[in-house]
Amino acid sequence: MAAYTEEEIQHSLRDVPEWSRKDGSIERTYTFNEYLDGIQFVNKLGAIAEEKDHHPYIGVDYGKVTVSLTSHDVKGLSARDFDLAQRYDEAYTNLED
Ligand SMILES: C[C@H](O)[C@H](O)[C@H]1CNC2=NC(N)=NC(=O)C2=N1
Repeated sequence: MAAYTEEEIQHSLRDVPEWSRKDGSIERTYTFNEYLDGIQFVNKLGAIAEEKDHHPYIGVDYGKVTVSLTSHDVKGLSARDFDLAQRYDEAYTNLED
């Protein structure tokens, strides 16, 4: 899978408006009322990463989980990053279920 062009990146970012471009990555911080709620969410992110065979950088702070996505194999952003970003946003939206 090839790295996305600038045009493809700009187009794909519209589908994940909460995510920001950070150099060769995209990033989003999810917020939580409790530290352990964030940790539980990290476990979900990990399970989805294994399912998709695409793995994020994850940073955990009090009430915050920051996710950064890039495609190491193509040294840039690819469809896999944007697919995973959408899955993660869905998982966050559905947390109450
Ligand atoms: C063999 C396996 O598909 C690769 O090593 C995968 C695993 N997860 C990965 N995750 C990310 N973010 N980038 C990769 O290039 C990558 N490669």
